Amino acid sequence: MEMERVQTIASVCAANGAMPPEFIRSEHEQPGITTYRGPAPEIPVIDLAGADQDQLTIAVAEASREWGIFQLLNHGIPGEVIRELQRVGMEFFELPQEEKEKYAMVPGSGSLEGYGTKLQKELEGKKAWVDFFFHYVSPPSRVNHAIWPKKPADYRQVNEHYGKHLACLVDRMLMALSRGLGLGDNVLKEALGGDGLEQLLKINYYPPCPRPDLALGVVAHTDMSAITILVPNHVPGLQVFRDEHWIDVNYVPDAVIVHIGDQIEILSNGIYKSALHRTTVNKEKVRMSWPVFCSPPGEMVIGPLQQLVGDESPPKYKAKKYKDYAYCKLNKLPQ
Ligand SMILES: O=C(O)CCC(=O)C(=O)O
Ligand SMILES: [Fe+2]
Repeated sequence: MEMERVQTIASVCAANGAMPPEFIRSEHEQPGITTYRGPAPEIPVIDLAGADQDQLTIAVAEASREWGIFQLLNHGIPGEVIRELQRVGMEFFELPQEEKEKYAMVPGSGSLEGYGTKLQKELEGKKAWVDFFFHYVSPPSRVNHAIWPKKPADYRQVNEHYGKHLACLVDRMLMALSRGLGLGDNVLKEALGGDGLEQLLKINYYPPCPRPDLALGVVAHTDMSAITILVPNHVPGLQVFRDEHWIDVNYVPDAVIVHIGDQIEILSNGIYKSALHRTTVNKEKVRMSWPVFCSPPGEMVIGPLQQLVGDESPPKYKAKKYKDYAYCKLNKLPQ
């Protein structure tokens, strides 16, 4: 069965100006109605330049307790490496449709990887205004280069380069988060499988949309990962649910966005929060984003860290294998 890509639908819409009804959200989801218009607080922006380990720990831990999402400046990933990541991803999505379809995900194959249009069944059967590409970046045993785009020719080299820089940043974040819980530097990382931690890259491609007030890109969710590091392009669209309002995340040039995912919320027994977020789309511009979901191996059992539970703080979450957690989340079953 030929899958209709949002990118293809969008090019038809651009010609005739019409909005396909299957993308029109009910009112309680429409961004035109539900986006907060008042003076909204900005999500924390943490500048790592000149910050010593203690300052970093305090800032990261506070942002993760209060928000579960923050932006990072001077994060150590060179600007050139990020621009290259963006360039090769953009060039892939600009390839002819038949070329992209060579990488199409096979629904029901058990593999998450490849080019696709919709992963989750959504409430009310509405469609999400986004196409995407998924592939693992690390560890080497998880990486299947056969599914990585072969065009542009330097896609692989650029993404491997980015992955190496990213791994350093993830290590720094996990260390700060671990210290922020009063634990040893390596406790969180070890609980997530150490160097077995898996990095899954997703490229989101949100084409221009005739009625961005009515549609959503990615619907409201928390990431099931441990931590997600996201590179956006310059088009805003990410929103976070805060104090009962959907608020826009500003575009901060050169920043990367860090999401606390469900697994760190669980390990921290709820001290750190996995932020509820969604994305809106744009009338004229293509929005893109490059989240890397960092997750434990599927066999790893994740539950509240024993150092954090006691008589006064009973466990708030069940311990279970990450693959079972993921199965329940993807199939909308109770955890
Ligand atoms: O595009 C974004 O900024 C966020 C995308 C997202 O939340 C996701 O793919 O999980
Ligand atoms: Fe997300």
